[in-house]
Amino acid sequence: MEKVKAKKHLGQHFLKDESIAKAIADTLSLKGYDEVLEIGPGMGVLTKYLLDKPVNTRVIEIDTESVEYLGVNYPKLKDKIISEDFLKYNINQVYENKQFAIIGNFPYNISSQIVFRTLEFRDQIPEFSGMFQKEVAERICEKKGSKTYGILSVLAQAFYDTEYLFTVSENVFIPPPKVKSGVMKMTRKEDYSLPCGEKLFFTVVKTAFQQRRKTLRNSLKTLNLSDKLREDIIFDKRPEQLSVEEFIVLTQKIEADGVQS
Ligand SMILES: C[S@@+](CC[C@H](N)C(=O)[O-])C[C@H]1O[C@@H](n2cnc3c(N)ncnc32)[C@H](O)[C@@H]1O
Repeated sequence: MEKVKAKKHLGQHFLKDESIAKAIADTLSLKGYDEVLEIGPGMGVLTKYLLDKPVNTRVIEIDTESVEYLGVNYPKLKDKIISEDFLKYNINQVYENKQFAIIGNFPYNISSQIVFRTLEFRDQIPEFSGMFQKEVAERICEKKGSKTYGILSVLAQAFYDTEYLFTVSENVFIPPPKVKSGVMKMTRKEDYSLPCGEKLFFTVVKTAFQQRRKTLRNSLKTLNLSDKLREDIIFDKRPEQLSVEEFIVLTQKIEADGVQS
């Protein structure tokens, strides 16, 4: 069968360097789960290495041409190809109450949404690793004080330990993307329950970073905080100056002030 033609609107940049595909597959610890879901397998360059591992590998792919290609070229994937949009698919159709890892050379146009969806299903996802646009991979792993530290960093790191692993040149893809790529890994924390209201925590983080140059006293005005609470020195800070733990403390203070969500 002919190779799949790259479709820009699906973020298709096919990896041609086998050693990088293998290195990405090897980022998985294979501990605490025996199921792996690859998002966006394309023509299967990474899938091939996953199929060698002692886990049950499934793939989810939006592009029907790629799905057809995989079906013809990877008999081992029989009945394990989910021909769906990862962002819309209810993964419990396959993984009800099961633990599984996510891996991929992810489509860059929906990278943040992939991370947010993973956070939504975090009770079932102990490990997540793969390739993003370099900036996004860095952002997920960034600590406070950096310009790229933001919503994605705080929310991912509230539940996962994140690690930037290595950078990948644009020349190892067909067609080459305009930017470099980065491989990162997230490992769910042993205790990943939040000691504050989760909905409020998400609201506080998102609202604070929407106006990242302002102090929290100004950016969090819309949460109708009491004047007394607003005198707290934590509100003198800007969001990039707060660690994940400090965002949790901030949420606890807001909760104690009577704001529910
Ligand atoms: C960067 S390419 C990587 C392809 C292949 N894994 C490789 O390394 O060569 C991203 C893949 O994600 C697929 N994709 C894009 N959006 C998707 C979605 N919402 N759900 C599932 N797959 C998607 C694309 O069709 C494409 O195959």
